[in-house]
Amino acid sequence: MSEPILAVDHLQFGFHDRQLFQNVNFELQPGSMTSVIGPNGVGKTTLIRLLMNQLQPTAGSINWRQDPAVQVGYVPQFRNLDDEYPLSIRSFVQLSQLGSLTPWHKAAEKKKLDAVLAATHLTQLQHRQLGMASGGEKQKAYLAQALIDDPNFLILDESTASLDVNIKVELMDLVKELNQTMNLTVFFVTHDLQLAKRYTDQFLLLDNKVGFLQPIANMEPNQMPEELRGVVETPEED
Ligand SMILES: Nc1ncnc2c1ncn2[C@@H]1O[C@H](COP(=O)(O)OP(=O)(O)OP(=O)(O)O)[C@@H](O)[C@H]1O
Repeated sequence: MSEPILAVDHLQFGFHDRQLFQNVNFELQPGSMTSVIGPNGVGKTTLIRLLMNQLQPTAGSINWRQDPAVQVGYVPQFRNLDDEYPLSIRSFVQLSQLGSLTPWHKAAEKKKLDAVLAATHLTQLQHRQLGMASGGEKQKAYLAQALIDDPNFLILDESTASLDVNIKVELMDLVKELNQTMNLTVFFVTHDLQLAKRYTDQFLLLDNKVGFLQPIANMEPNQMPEELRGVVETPEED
């Protein structure tokens, strides 16, 4: 085993006097794919905000690997954009680069943008107005935007929720491809156990007290804490 890309030790957090979780412990290996499972309101998005240093733990620690440094990319939950949204897919993907564009960076930035559009299979569609793109294409554009700064750790925060099943699979196939070709570590928050089983190696189970990793092969609805049964979608038999 190599040095973990992320180590979370006895993490505890609550808002005001309300404790969300108190004993979250896990280590992620570089290149691993992990799903994060837990009932609504347990604190999955809050855990992500803690990981991204937007909140401070009440106790415990979050340690990112220092060398090589970890660069985090974030893909939000799918939200439909207005048909009138004017930017092309290419311009949208490039948004986070715009502030840093200087003449002597332009060629490299353009090359990077072309590479990300190719990696996310958006090259042919890059000039389409994003508002007119399909749900899957829009979500791929969010993924591409998250990849533009060369992350080695990708957080998908319910990014497949409210997409059609075919589009979920297409998106996750793409994420798996990036995981394999770029050794991207993937942290995938989802309620969809079937998708979790199909694409991730292990899952972080968050309940009201603890969080711990388990191999995905062990995931069975009847092994879930009682409050999770019926909350997460039950996988269908293959
Ligand atoms: N800034 C805040 N102040 C107080 N409470 C908050 C704040 N942000 C979130 N909460 C509460 O903390 C709890 C955890 O929220 P969070 O969004 O992390 O849950 P989640 O597991 O991601 O839920 P879901 O599966 O529904 O997306 C919720 O009860 C939420 O209302």
